Amino acid sequence: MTQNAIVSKTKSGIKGDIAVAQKPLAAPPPPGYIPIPRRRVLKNLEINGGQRINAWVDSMRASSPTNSKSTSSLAEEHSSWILRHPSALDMFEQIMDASRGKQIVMFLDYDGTLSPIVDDPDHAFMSDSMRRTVRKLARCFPTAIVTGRCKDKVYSFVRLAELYYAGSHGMDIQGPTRDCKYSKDKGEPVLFQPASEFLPMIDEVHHQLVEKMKSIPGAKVENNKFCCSVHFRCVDEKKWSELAQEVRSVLKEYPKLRLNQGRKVLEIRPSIKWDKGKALEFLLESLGFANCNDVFPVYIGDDKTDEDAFKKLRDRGQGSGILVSKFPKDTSASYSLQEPNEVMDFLQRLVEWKQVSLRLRTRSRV
Ligand SMILES: O=P(O)(O)OC[C@H]1O[C@H](O[C@H]2O[C@H](CO)[C@@H](O)[C@H](O)[C@H]2O)[C@H](O)[C@@H](O)[C@@H]1O
Repeated sequence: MTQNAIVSKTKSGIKGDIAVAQKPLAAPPPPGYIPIPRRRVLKNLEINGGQRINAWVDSMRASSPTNSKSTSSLAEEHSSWILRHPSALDMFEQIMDASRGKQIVMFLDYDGTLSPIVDDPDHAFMSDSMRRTVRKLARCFPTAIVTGRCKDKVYSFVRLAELYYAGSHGMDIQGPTRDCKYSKDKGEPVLFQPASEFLPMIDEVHHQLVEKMKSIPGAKVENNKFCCSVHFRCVDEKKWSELAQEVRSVLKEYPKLRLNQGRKVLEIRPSIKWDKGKALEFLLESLGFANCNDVFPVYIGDDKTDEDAFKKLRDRGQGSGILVSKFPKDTSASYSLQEPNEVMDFLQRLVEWKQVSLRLRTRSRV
């Protein structure tokens, strides 16, 4: 399917939000692309070219805090945070009350949400019990995986054809490939790739980063198709500054790319106005819930990039954002869960809640 055909499957709005950085690209941009304002590009150039390595390393440290605070002040901080972001398990009934009369749509991040964080990104497997739970969930509600990973890679971990997948931070969206009662596209599945012209650039950058990282023990470069990850989880902290400099030396040649940070990972991606929040909006539209009040999206994620989706829910005044974290973090999510096991418990309760409400509805009809 061509991208135009893909785009024509969507209704109004979404494609007008897509933007590319700075000058027009060599190939003419697809219809609907809007250049990013100059101010934002300058900011990217500063990050790529300025004297900011120390800031990079500080921020790499901040994303993996080693706590110097006392146990009592940590406990205090945690209890005040949990008051503001209570456990989604404790608040289950309230969340369900808020969803009454609305269609719940589920959005799930992968790493740190469905699978525990591990040292080797190629071994971030999801448990069979989590897979069974997500399969049951998808029978009850439209369900999407929204991840920074390459779509095919995350599919190889999840292996459920009845789900929507938004890989590369939402830049590679595909609808269910198996018949699914929630899929609006009975013929071809939804497919949307707003950054397709960046593919050769990302490939090039990936190769360069692989070369550069050869001198840094423990560093790992992952090609996520429309973006690229440089992992430093297994790199000695003394080498972080060198790693950051190497990444910067590559990035400074590519002003159309920008850098984000996740959990012990630097993520390089196209400077287009597209993120997990936009992907959430696109998927809601594909499911027929554009400008709709009777939908209740639930987004569960653990990382900085999930914040775009949490913000989107806040802006729409709809649904619930749930942050997976054991530690207090700045977040736009309303609720929290501590780890993937709690995510599984929450999803299981959703399935049971749905089954009970279906039974009650059938009984009341008889
Ligand atoms: O959006 P996500 O699904 O959360 O993807 C973000 C990054 O996730 C993966 O890295 C993270 O998980 C790894 C495996 O547990 C871990 O080793 C790494 O330190 C984490 O950052 C993935 O490998 C990255 O490509 C994604 O960008």
